[in-house]
Amino acid sequence: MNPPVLPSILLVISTVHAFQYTELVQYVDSHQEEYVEALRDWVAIESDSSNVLKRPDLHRMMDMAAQKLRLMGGTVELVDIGEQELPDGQMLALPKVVTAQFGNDSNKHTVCVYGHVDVQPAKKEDGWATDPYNLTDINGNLYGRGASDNKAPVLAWIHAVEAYQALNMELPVNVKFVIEGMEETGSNGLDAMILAQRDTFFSDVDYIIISDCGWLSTRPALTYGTRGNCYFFAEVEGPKQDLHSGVYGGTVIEPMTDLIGILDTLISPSGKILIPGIRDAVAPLSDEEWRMYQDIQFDIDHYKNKIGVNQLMYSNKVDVLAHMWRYPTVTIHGIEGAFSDPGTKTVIPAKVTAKFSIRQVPNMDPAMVKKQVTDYLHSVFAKRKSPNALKVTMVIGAKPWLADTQHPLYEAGKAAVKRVFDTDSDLIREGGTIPIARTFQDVTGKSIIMMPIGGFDDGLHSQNEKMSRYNYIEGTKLFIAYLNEVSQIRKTTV
Ligand SMILES: C[C@H](N)C(=O)N[C@@H](Cc1c[nH]cn1)C(=O)O
Repeated sequence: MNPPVLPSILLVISTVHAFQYTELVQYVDSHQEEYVEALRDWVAIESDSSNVLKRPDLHRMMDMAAQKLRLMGGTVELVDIGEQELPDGQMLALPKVVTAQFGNDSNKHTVCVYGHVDVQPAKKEDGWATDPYNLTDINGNLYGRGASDNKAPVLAWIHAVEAYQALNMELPVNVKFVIEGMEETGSNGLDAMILAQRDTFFSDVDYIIISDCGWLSTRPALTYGTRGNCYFFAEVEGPKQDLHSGVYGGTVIEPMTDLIGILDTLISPSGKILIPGIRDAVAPLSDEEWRMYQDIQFDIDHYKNKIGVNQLMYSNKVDVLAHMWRYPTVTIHGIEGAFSDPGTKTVIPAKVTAKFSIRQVPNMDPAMVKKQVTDYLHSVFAKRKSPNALKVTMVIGAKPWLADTQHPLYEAGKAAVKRVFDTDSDLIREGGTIPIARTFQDVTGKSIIMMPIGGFDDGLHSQNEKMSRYNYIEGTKLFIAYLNEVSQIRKTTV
């Protein structure tokens, strides 16, 4: 009797598949040093999007990302997204957005990988142990500004595609890239670009993948929610110039005193937001969420130790996770115009501008938050009967994002994690913001998955940011495996 045909075909396909994966992994392992060098080149560029003086570096960074994709044979464009208006009214060119496409097979899914190559500010004097723009390998950790947020993850995606190409293996899905240079300042100009290209570049995109966040512990994670962010400037202006505090102190109503006074009314010492109405919109914590948080492996003592504090706002796991991910919070970041250098300058600053932000969660609406904050600050300021002038502006209004974890993208993610790390994945949310996530979802109508490869202790935005070699290299393998898993999602699912 003839052997059954179908099972043997399946056997052949799965054998070839397993063999290909092994080859890809070997390729990645043997190209580690090149990957680290590529990261070194990218980290060396001070692509700080918040510093207008660094704008030429940011333009160079976008060119470099485009060139890398071009050399791989992608269809690459540097999309002009216009200018930004600076507080003094001057106009400054925004960094172009890099789009790229690999593969155009209508029988395959098309994924769009989003990432950013701008960074937060960093100076050695801030307390870095190494030069922030010189990637430094210490015990398998690659230290440098932007290493984890978000240069290594973007490179890992590029290297994943490159590995398939280098081994002459067909990409299992078409891969598109959108790489921007303004994420850290709210993704200016990107919303409009996505809207403008909805029916062109994005028309055949099935799924969007973002790897701009980190794991919660040493366990790999898949992220299904991010907080949004409303970022405010509150400016108090008084005398026409700075004044001697001995000569004028006691006669002048000081802008800084007004500013500190109103800032102190934003949040209580126990973390309660005092702005009327803000907490009303927040979706209540469901029993299901409570159970999910309860099951997540998270060690509070370890967390405290990592950040160097001996007490948190909350002492139980569910409260800590919920306040990290799904409740709003106010953070006061700094005061422009205030004396902050070493020494003892005795001045009354004439104009001071506080920078603070409120992380947004479902179902908060930035437009409503803007009104609530502006009205409230003006009302508390009015009670002071100060002759100084208060101006409140919202400079970023990014919405929160939440995914359906039942979507096959997440099943595919779990399978890829299992394959590469031989463990189950944590399903987590992210307290930070990916300003464009919600726009991608709303404008394209496509599903998004966030697949982080950053470590829980990478120190994003702070001193000594790093990406571990392990996460960078194994992350590249994860992306390779994920492309394969996504290709197996049934074509009808969006
Ligand atoms: C999560 C991501 N890596 C990140 O750090 N995003 C920034 C974006 C942002 C928000 N407001 C201004 N920029 C963040 O969460 O701070």
